[in-house]
Amino acid sequence: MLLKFTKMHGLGNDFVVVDAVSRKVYFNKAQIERLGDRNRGIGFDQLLIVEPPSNPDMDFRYRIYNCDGSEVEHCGNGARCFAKFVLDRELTHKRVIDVETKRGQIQLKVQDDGQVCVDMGEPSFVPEDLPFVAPGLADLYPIDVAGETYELTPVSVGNPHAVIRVDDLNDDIVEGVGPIVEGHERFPNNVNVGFLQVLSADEVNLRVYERGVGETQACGTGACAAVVAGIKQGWLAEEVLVHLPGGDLRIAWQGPGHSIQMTGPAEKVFEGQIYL
Ligand SMILES: N[C@H](CCC[C@H](N)C(=O)O)C(=O)O
Repeated sequence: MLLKFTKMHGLGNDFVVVDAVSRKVYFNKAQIERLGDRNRGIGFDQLLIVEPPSNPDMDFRYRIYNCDGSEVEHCGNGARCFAKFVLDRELTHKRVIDVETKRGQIQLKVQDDGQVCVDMGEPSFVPEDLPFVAPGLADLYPIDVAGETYELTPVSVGNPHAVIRVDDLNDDIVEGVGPIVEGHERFPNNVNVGFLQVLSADEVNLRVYERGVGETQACGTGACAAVVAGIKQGWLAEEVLVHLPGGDLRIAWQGPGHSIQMTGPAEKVFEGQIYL
């Protein structure tokens, strides 16, 4: 089968995006892993498949797969690229787009400057919602990693995140601690691990070791999780500029009962085709 695709990225978090509206497409896990392989395939952090909605009140459905083939609930950078994709391909002319994902419904607003604002839904700090195995509710949860104890804030943004505040955002902690927490037995579905360095109440540095991928240049849901964790812990204000290795995202959250708002860019790199 000849597969047409568009290669895109959000701050260096890169995607292959496929139009399954015009023509139904199905991939098995092995095909996703091969397509995602940076040496033997196209290479991506996530595969995004754009489909017709199952709910007639929505405009689209989109499915998200990590490069290891696992299907996931939410992808912030991917949502922005999704919005650019459906407008570029004239699958819609709307600039406010309602989308079904595995985690539920999200709304995308394409701004005149090309930036996309995404209503990312409301976060949850309840361990069971990730899931995260914990003896009870707490503000911070200690976890042992290779003899060291780290304190994490568990956050569900539809997908699971563990946010760890650090003073020094170095490779040792991201590459040494990230993989162990990502696959830790207390996270039965694994977890995205965010390392948060607070610069001020409205500015942070963040690196994310993503579930099913490894460290990415940016993680939209990770930026949302880090900011709401920081607000919950009293470290951050309601609107925060998040510096990721691939660039900046602006995240806003007014607290419980409100959705998280994420604003950032989406870029198209090239269009291609490949025989599956
Ligand atoms: N690795 C994530 C999915 C992609 C999230 C990230 N690329 C984003 O922009 O939110 C997970 O397994 O939940």
